[in-house]
Amino acid sequence: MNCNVEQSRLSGVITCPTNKSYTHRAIFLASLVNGKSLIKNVLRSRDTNATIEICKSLGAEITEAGSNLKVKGISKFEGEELTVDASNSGTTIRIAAAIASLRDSKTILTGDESLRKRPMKPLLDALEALGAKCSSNDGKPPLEITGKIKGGEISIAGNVSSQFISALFIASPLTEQGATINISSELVSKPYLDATISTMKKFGVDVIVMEQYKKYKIEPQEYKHTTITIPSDFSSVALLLSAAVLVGEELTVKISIGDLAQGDEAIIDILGKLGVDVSLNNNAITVTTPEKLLGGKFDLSNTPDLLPPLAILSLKCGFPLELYNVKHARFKETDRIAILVRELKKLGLDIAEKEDGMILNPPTILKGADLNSEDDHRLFMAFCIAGMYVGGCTISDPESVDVSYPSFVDDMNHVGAKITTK
Ligand SMILES: O=C(O)C1=C[C@@H](OP(=O)(O)O)[C@@H](O)[C@H](O)C1
Ligand SMILES: C=C(OP(=O)(O)O)C(=O)O
Repeated sequence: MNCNVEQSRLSGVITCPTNKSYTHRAIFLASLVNGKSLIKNVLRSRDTNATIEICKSLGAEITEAGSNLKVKGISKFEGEELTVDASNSGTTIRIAAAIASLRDSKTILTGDESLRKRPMKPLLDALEALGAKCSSNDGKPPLEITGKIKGGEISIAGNVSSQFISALFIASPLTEQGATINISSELVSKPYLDATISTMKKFGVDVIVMEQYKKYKIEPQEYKHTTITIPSDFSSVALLLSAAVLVGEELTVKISIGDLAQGDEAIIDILGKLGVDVSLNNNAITVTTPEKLLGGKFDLSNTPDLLPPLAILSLKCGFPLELYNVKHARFKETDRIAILVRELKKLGLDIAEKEDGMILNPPTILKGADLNSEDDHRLFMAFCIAGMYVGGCTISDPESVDVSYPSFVDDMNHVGAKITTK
């Protein structure tokens, strides 16, 4: 499917959906508790539904109560050979693979076409070093994993995805010996590992930091039942604020924040550096935007999901915008660097692609175009917002938004967007 996007001006209030990363973590961790937990303000989306279904297959009992989930954890990690489907979700397959290695029978983990292209090898090697048997399609899903991991000391590279390390952390307390994990190269997406540690803490498990982002120790421990509330998702906030900057008139983004930190909160600081005045009052964010944004150089190593919303802001920049240190964006649902460069050029932008990012020069003439989002939710949303600024665009694959923000098109149209699906 495609949709048409015409020039639009947005005004009104949008409530941002809740956080995908914390929803995944809370469901997985609650599934590892010998007891009942309550997760409030859960994000329901294609990715988080995949996590729910996998946890149920592994033996957790999960029931819905409005926007909350009640989870009774897995009572035994035994049973028959199992096949599970992580759909489009990297977070799901990586954490589920580590949990599968706690079972003494085989688990086959697969996913959609995009997920079957995503790297898994560093995680599989680490699980083997801890005692599992793993096979894969040349380091990619489908995966076959047979446990049980016993624990021990291992090393894993940190430069492809932090999710491998989050996955190992989550499984480690339930091993016989616990684990000492050495991160052997520069860690990307660091705040997501911190998110894993803080969610584990909420479920009563301690991670010992021996050297931050380099060496951690996790003793054998039990997860404890709890109640946890999921905050708004700052990756989605970033997209909504990029819409506010490009096409907002009086647009307010409503959020809820708790005590669970998110790397993508950096969007507020970055917008400030671009010349946008951002205010937060009573959980409502509004922006005041200059005629032309300032441009600048931004290191996105810790915040790869900010790449699409920031790249489209170059449409309104008076100076070059350089986004760097984000090579790991090439290993997401798509190669986001290559596709952003290829598609945004169609709008008239002059962009230099770099191995680890891109330099977007200020536009001279912009024109509408047919943009292919390659079924990547964050690219679809970013291209839609760009389309509202430029006008006369079609964007492919609107159904991709189910992955993280199912009501995106409806929410946008509700505040004045001219997005029609055909
Ligand atoms: O652990 C998580 O919840 C995530 C970690 C990040 O991935 P990488 O660590 O692969 O960069 C991020 O891009 C992804 O959207 C969610
Ligand atoms: C990369 C993403 O998620 P995942 O790795 O879980 O597929 C994302 O949501 O942008």
